[in-house]
Amino acid sequence: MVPVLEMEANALAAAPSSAAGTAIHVDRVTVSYAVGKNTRKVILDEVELEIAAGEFVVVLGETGCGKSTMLRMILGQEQPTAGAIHVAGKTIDRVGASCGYVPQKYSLFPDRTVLGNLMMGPETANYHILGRLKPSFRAFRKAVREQAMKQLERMGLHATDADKYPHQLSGGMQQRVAIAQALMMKPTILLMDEAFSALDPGTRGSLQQMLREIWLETKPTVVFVTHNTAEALFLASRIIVLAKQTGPGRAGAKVALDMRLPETGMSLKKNGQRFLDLVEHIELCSQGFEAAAELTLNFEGNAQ
Ligand SMILES: Nc1ncnc2c1ncn2[C@@H]1O[C@H](COP(=O)(O)OP(=O)(O)OP(=O)(O)O)[C@@H](O)[C@H]1O
Repeated sequence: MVPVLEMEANALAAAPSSAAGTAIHVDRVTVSYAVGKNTRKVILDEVELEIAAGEFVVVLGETGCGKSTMLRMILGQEQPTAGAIHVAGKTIDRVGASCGYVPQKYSLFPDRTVLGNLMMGPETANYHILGRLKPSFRAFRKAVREQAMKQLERMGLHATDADKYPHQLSGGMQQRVAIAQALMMKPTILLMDEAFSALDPGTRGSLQQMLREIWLETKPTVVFVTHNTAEALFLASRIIVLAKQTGPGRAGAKVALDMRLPETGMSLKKNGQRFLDLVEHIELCSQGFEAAAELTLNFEGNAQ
């Protein structure tokens, strides 16, 4: 793996260290799929990655390099062909409750109101159908309802939105509800797969801002997949670039760049040329694993 790109010393100091505890360990993970009778297509090749609790990791990489596959494995929806995924020290072999998940769209139940969508997770996790006849269910429901209304407010939605159905909401509102739905389960890890990609630039910007505020307030571990380098630089405390190996006889993607960033979030407005240099560097790194190693060394040299 390419060494961590060192930015300004204070930026590195601000990044969460592994002393906080490892939240996710992608432990030499290989994923391959059968193609025809005797061949397999390697997607990820012995990917090794440790994510500390409280980091905001953004995963970038060209289309098809295995970003969503990695997220699905952390969620427990898919198993590696070789290697293992450990979350909070436990090997993941099924979908667990420790991860909240927000996909690009269509994650809400269309036949439930916003409030129904938010309450469903905690209700299902704590009470099966017969258990709901117990007197304690009423008090539980009241508490969950209050919590759901607070989450809605935190996401910038109005109390009157609680009774609306998903089809009555804009795409941006639906994604706010989807984030609130994930947070209702109080996950220690939040996984987001192109969660803002279907939104217009203005809505996307306000959701990015909101997500940063939530992260700074409560510091969950976030793994966020995107194609958008500017979004990554604004959100991430650490950027991981996956890139396909291009050398002869090689296959699958590896971590081509592993870079810590200041927690203040970077933007063109704030960081000017430094931001543009990083965008160019990250985009070049995503084009091929072997070239990325050399590029990163050159970039570090230039950055001194
Ligand atoms: N069940 C499967 N069977 C065969 N191939 C699969 C399967 N799931 C994923 N793939 C392949 O694995 C590769 C990686 O897919 P993945 O969705 O993880 O990529 P990605 O980096 O998230 O791409 P994008 O940015 O376009 O969403 C793709 O070539 C995809 O076709």
